[in-house]
Amino acid sequence: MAVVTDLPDRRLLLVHAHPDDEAIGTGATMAYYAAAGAHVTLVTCTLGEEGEIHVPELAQLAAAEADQLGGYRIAELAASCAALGVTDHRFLGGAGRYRDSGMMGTPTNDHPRAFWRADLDTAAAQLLAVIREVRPQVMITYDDNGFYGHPDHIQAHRVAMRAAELAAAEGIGLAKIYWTALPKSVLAAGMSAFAESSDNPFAGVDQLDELPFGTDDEQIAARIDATDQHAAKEAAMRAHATQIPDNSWLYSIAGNFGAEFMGVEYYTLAVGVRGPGSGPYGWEDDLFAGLPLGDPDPTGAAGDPDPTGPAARTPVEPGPPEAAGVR
Ligand SMILES: CC(=O)N[C@H]1[C@@H](O[C@@H]2[C@H](O)[C@H](O)[C@@H](O)[C@H](O)[C@H]2O)O[C@H](CO)[C@@H](O)[C@@H]1O
Ligand SMILES: [Zn+2]
Repeated sequence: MAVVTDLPDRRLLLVHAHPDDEAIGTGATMAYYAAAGAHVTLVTCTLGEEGEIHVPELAQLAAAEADQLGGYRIAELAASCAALGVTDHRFLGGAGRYRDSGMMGTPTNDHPRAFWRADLDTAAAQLLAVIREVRPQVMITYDDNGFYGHPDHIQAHRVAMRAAELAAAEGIGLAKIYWTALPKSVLAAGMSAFAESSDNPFAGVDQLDELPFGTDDEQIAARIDATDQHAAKEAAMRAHATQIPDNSWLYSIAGNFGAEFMGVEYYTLAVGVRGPGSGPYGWEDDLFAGLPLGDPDPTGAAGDPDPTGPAARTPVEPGPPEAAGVR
């Protein structure tokens, strides 16, 4: 088990639902901080057993056939982490503890080991053990809609936020918690850029509000420009060949937008105090901005005499499941 004092000053924890989410949603950020010498810990909550298979020769691994896709995606995830320079990866509760629940409303949501059915405090306790060990200052996960409404993403949000509450109660809370986001200005630019394209990922979408994701620019807290890591992100995505086919719109957008699409990732700040930023909305360019680094108690919470200090928290109370309208 790592001892905190052996780890770099900056420690970033990411909580993702499936193998592939780390690459698609935060690959550039992970590669950026790993290359900069921060300690990056990835926790993936399921093996992705219910995924599609875009590699024909592997079709028999599907859940309805040999049900071996989860095991295969362990290897894809290892290759993705290698491409990103991330060496600390864990599966929540150990590999195979929680099963991919499938898309919202499908029968696999009711599988006995489906992550969607996990006991919240039991799952949060497993993430708390990682937080106790690594003592990250910053955590990244999804918003309360799981970014796009997948049950495992919503559950990953709930587990991560519950674990953060438990950690704070022990005085080892996280100084900052970010949620993945896409600014509506970026989505609008993408929609217009592809309006005439035969390979338009926005085909059939007339209004931004029809998309299950998108955040007003003024709600964005951080823009991480890791364009120099765009190749690492693309390599990590290509490691997930069963999920992301070579002709995926993700690559065509990258081809059209290039490093800007692949290398820039955005976040809202759910907990913590924003550091210095720039531009019309004061976007941070560093997730550790404003933190007292090198401090064994990263939040400064224990004995912090100044309630408005770096540890000042803007606690987010996740609403009850029914409030999310998803149970
Ligand atoms: C990025 C992500 O969360 N992928 C999940 C998701 O995959 C979707 C699913 O296969 C769906 O059937 C497709 O139409 C859609 O294009 C995919 O993004 O859900 C899978 C099942 O839970 C999961 O394994 C995959 O990692
Ligand atoms: Zn996912």
